Amino acid sequence: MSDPLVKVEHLTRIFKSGLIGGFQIKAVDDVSFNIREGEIISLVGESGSGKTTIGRIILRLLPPTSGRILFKGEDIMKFDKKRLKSYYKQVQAVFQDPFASFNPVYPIDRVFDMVFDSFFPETGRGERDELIAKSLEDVGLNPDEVLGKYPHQFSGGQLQRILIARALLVEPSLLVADEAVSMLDASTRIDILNLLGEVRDRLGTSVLFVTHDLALGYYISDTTLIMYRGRLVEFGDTEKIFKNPLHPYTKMLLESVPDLNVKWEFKGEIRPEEEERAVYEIAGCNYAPRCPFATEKCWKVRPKVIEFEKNHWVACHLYGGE
Ligand SMILES: Nc1ncnc2c1ncn2[C@@H]1O[C@H](COP(=O)(O)OP(=O)(O)OP(=O)(O)O)[C@@H](O)[C@H]1O
Repeated sequence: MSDPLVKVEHLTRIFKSGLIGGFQIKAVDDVSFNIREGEIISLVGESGSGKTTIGRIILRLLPPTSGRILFKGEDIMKFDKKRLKSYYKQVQAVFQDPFASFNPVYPIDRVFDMVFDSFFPETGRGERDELIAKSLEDVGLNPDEVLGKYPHQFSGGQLQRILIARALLVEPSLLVADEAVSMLDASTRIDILNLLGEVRDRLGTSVLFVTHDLALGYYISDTTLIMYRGRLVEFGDTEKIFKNPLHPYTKMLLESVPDLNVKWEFKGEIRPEEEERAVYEIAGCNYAPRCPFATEKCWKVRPKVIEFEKNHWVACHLYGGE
């Protein structure tokens, strides 16, 4: 098997918080995984689990506290300015709020020209126009109906397509899509997910799809990573995780996917902030305070990651791994 495109090795990121940085949050805590070429991988977890932090470190928008990220075997933190520029030709991002990525006073065309100015300044107007038109067509948009117009003339879904078209201009090896469909309505969401799938099939682009929505992760990805409070609790083949969830947190997440036949009922789940913070100080499993199966060992000893079956890993004492 060929080497992975990206190797995330023992990644940890600590943020200082509170008065004069008195409290530390391990937003990402010893996380390791690979992204293979052409793979769509979902990073799933509730708010604050560390997903965006991992995406930002991969995009080199944030340094890790420890651990490293290898891209095609090279440590991305060691890239100099020139190498970093070529890295951004290969690694592109699409974020949650498409409106925030455009300057409302300029026509849409500007976001494409900025890509050319940064990466291919020598490309002339004629060739630029041809490439822009092709990449808009690739995402299902008619260039004549897009170019020359202003951001406010488009819907969120159309703007997100335009941003994907922009990312595709450089034919990236990896697209980091951080909550890229969260602000869209349900049918537009599926259109954009299908588009990401097509991009992978056509260009062989790997996609890191960051989401809090388990169902979207299932729909799009080959591999799923489940995060809880900075740690990977379960990961592997998407089908295996959804058909045979192992970790109590994954099971709880799957059970909490809303069912059309069930009405909402308050179950007293809102926890005080002190309790939230205390989670970061547990020596064992972060999930112990919420886990119905937690034993003394779960509070004291951090569970190791074990391969429960082929391509299906879990970090939970219920499955051994001493
Ligand atoms: N710059 C920062 N300074 C201090 N704490 C931070 C910073 N960025 C993130 N955090 C904290 O790190 C933890 C993980 O945040 P992160 O944004 O990575 O989570 P997430 O899973 O992406 O959440 P969401 O889905 O809400 O975006 C959170 O507790 C967050 O408050």
